[in-house]
Amino acid sequence: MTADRDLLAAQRAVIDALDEEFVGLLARRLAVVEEVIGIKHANGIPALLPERVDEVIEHVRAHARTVGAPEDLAEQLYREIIGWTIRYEEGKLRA
Ligand SMILES: C=C(O[C@@H]1C=C(C(=O)O)C=C[C@H]1O)C(=O)O
Repeated sequence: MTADRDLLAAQRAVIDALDEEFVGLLARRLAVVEEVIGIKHANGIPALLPERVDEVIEHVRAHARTVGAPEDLAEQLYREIIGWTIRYEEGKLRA
């Protein structure tokens, strides 16, 4: 039981470290989105570009297949991330 408890704590530490990487990548992604917003603002391009949304979803689904991650989970997460990003962009483009 003590060994299992130690193993559980060790695996949770791995999960925590992976989550930190994941959130760090979100921050890096958002920094790129800030650049995209600048380009859109300068050229009158709207926040929501449905064809690009489809392309991103297809790309993450294909990558999930390649690395053995659940495709549906990848799509769900990215629909959430993209939805948040579009609202964020709309707020910035309106300001
Ligand atoms: C970031 C962009 O804007 C929106 C957000 C997207 C995203 O988070 O990947 C994709 C499509 C856009 O509607 C973009 O046009 O590239």
